[in-house]
Amino acid sequence: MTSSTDRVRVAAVALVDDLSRPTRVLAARRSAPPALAGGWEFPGGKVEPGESPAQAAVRETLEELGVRVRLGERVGGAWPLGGTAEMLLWWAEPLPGEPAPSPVQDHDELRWLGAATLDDVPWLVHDLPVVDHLRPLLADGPQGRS
Ligand SMILES: Nc1nc2c([nH]c(=O)n2[C@H]2C[C@H](O)[C@@H](COP(=O)(O)OP(=O)(O)OP(=O)(O)O)O2)c(=O)[nH]1
Repeated sequence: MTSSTDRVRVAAVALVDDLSRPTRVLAARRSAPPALAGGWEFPGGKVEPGESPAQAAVRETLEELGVRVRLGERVGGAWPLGGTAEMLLWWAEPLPGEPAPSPVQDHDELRWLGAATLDDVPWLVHDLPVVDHLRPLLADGPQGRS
C-alpha cells in the first residue's frame, strides 16, 4: 500500500472574492511545461520538505501571483492528480493587492470565474472533478471578470 509519504503532495488555493460568500474563483493558465501549457489550474505547487501543505499553499500563491492570502477551510479531500500525486485545496481570500500572473512561475493569464463561467476555460483534466465540486458552492454574483 502506498503511504502518504510516498505521494507527491500539491497544495493549492481556490482563491475567491469573499470567503464568507464566494461568487468568483481565480483560474490560472499554465504556460509550461509543454504538456500542461494552455491548461487552467488552481494556483499552487508541490509541498516542500519541512513545510505543511497549508504553508505551501500560502507560499506558492505569493510566489505565483504576488499576493498573500488568508486560508479558509479545505475544499473537499485529497484530489487525485494521477499516479501517486494528490492535491489539497483551500478556500482562500487575497489580502490587499491584485493577483498577477508570472511567466517565470509558469502562468500567463488569470481569470475570475463564476458558477456560470467555470467551463469557459479548459481546465487541467484532473481539476475537472474539483470544478464540478465548486460550481454549486459559488453564489450568484458578478460573473466572469477576466
Ligand atoms: N498547482 C496546481 N497543480 C496542478 C493542478 N492540477 C494538476 O493536475 N496539477 C499538477 C500539475 C503539476 O504536474 C503538479 C504541480 O506541480 P507544479 O509544477 O505546479 O509545482 P511547483 O510549482 O512546486 O513546481 P516545481 O518546483 O516542481 O517546478 O500538479 C492545479 O489545479 N494546481
